[in-house]
Amino acid sequence: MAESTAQQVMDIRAGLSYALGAAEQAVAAAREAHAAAVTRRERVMAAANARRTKVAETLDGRIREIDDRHRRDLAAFAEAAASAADRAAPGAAGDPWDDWQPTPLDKAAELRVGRLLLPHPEPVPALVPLLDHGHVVVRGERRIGDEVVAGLLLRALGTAAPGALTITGYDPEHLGGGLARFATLAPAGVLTFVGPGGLGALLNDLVDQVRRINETVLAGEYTSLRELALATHRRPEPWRVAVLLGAGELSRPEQTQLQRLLRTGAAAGVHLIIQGMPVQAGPGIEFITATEGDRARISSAGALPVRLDGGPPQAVVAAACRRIAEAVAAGPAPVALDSLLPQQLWKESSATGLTAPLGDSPLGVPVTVTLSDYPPHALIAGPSGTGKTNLIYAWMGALAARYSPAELAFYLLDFKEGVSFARFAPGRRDPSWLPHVRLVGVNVNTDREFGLALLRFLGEELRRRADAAKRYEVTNLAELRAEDPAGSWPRIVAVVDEFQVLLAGRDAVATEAVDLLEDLARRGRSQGIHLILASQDVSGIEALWGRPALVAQFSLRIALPRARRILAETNTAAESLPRYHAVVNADSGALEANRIVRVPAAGDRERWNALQHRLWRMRPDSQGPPRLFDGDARPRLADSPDFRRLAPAEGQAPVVLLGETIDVAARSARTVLRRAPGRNLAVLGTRTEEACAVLATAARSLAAQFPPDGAAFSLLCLDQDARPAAEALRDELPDSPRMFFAADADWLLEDAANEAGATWPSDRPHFILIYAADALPGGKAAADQLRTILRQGPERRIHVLGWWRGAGLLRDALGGPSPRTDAIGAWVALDVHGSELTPYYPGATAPVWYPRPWRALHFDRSVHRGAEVIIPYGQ
Ligand SMILES: Nc1ncnc2c1ncn2[C@@H]1O[C@H](COP(=O)(O)OP(=O)(O)OP(=O)(O)O)[C@@H](O)[C@H]1O
Repeated sequence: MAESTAQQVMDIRAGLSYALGAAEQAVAAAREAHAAAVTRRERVMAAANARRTKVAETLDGRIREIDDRHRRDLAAFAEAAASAADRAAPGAAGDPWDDWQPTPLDKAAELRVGRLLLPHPEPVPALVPLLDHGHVVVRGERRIGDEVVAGLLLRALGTAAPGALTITGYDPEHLGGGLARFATLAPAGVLTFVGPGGLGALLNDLVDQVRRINETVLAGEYTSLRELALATHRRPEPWRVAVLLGAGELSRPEQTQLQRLLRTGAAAGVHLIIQGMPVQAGPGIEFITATEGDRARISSAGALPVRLDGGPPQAVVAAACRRIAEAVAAGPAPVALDSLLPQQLWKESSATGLTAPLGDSPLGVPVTVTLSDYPPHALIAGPSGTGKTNLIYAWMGALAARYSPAELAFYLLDFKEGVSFARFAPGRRDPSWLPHVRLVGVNVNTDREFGLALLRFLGEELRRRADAAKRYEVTNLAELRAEDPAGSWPRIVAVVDEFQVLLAGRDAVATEAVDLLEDLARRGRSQGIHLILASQDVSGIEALWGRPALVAQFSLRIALPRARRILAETNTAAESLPRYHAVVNADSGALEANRIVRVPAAGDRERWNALQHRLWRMRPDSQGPPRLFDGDARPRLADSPDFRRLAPAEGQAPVVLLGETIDVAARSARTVLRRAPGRNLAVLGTRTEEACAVLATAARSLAAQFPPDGAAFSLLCLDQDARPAAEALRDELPDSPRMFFAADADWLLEDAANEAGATWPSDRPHFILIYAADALPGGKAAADQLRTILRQGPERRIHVLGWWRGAGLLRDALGGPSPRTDAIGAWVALDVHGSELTPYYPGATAPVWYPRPWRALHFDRSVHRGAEVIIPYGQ
């Protein structure tokens, strides 16, 4: 038992030991597992932490990136918006008030009212479109709204040319007080106020304006004034801005008209700025909510907050308004000459007439003027400085651009002192000329003969055309051109500025001029010869009044401001014309035929030259420069066509040229020294320079007709003052002619007298030039010898070209108080009065002549009926 118990105890112990061992093992394993689990958990935790940090970092980076991009985008957007705004609102449209002044722009701009509040430092202006776009409605606080309206108005005024924008103010509550700061504009007509009851009438008037502009200005050709201005560079109508400041309830008709204007006004330049009136949103209407601080809004910027600018300072408004009012009072800015030019040059035919615009009507429509069978001729009048010359330039430019030189020829004469037509002829600085111009006469104030010469020339042309018409059995130019298409039949336009000078006085020149004018005016119409007579002086027009038949032909009348007596007696339209405007009347001045035209500036040399150069470059090769007659210039013998034609010719009587005749063709006055009694020449007067010039011309022209030794020249100089000229002539003549002075005068005279009385035939002509023949020394013997030479010489080809310093002194030389004068067949008188010339003139009359510088009277008894005025050739 004991053993078994012990066994049992041992077994139990063994069992317990085993169980303990197993339990310990289990505990160790459990501990291990626990430790592994703890490690794993720690690893997982660390990994989880690391991931979280990474995610957070990535997120931060991303957010930073987005922020940066956002900032960059915003900056770019703000910069772009700011620079777009600068472009959309340049100068006066957007400048800040402290640096603001009017800067008229070429086209309508948007107007700044404040700035957009963007989360970016770049300031972006808040702009609203008005002119050429739509209307502005201001809501919110009245006080702030007033400043907005004032700012808008000033900016709009400052971007338009003075007078190109007018304002009408309707302010029933404050009776115009809201616009009081613009009051300086009122006297100039730029601002008008409408009384409290006047809204209906104002809206009606604006609607009428819109209708009129649509019908007559846009006329179906353009959809808006903006489009018209873009296409034509003209803005014939002002922008009309109506400011309506509070009205309470509008009547039904007022509502209707307001809606019409909101819909259709902008295209016709009628714009509304409305404050304190209910207006529905609609296209082209900008709403401004005027509030303090950052809560203002403009509808085109959506929900973006806007800070409005303060109103313009009073000093800025006052200065700008004064400037604009002054400019408007001074008259509208000139229209450009280009507005008169056609799309294509030289495309018109003048067969039935000449039609060209002269400028724009007040409605902006071109006013055209026609010269044709009716009206055939024009009278232009305007006191000095009113733009008469400018109008002639503009008209000529418009015509010259439409008609080629084959269709139109100009003859221009200016009796004024001045050179207003000289620009059409080649000058020293500018070699171009207007290709249509065939003749330019300037500084002709004392040479009325030149006016006469032009009329004579036109009279000749009239005859030529009438003869051709008869040949072709037609009655007018259009028919003649149809029958003779190869002929050259341009319409001729002769312009005579200050024409009254030509008609002044009761002398032969005036009489002949009036007769010629009458004939040209009557018959020129059907032959395409048109006269334009201009005068600044009432007396000019009055010079014609005595000739009703003549005046009646000038049915086209053009009156510049304050021109009198040019239109019909009761037609006073010219008295109230603004500057640079004219009344054009194609019905002899009848009131109902008035058309007002605003004439472009054509006087500006640069603009004119641009046109002239274009036309000049297009001229046909055959079109030479015009003949320029300049009363102040001395013609040169070398330029004389007659002189250039002279050449040695066998068996022909020599021709003496004396000076330039006053005529269209620049002919030289001439006398033929035939072998016949009396073929001598006397130059009479005391003016040494001119006398020497005439003798030099005579000798040089003679020399040109002989081979070097074909003729003999002798010079006898008895006046010290003439000696340099005489010697210069001698040096120029061929074969070194002999020169005699007082001391050896007897040699020459004795020989020549012997030669004159001889019986043997002379082998060559001998021309004796005597300077101051009245100072002949040698008493009676020498005088007798000279008389013998004068009487008998020409038969033997000895001709005297002598200068006597007075008509009486020549008479003495010829033999006393009433000698025979037939030894002097031709003479040139300088400062000698007409009455002194009676003995050398046919009949008992004296030629009409009053001496003037560098002019002479020439008479050749063998060919002339009357004497002719000539201009000595100078060096
Ligand atoms: N339509 C116009 N637009 C702008 N300037 C003009 C216009 N017409 C005339 N002028 C300017 O006015 C001035 C006088 O013009 P213009 O010489 O044509 O006058 P006028 O009547 O011919 O004077 P006068 O007879 O004394 O020469 C010139 O300086 C000219 O440039």
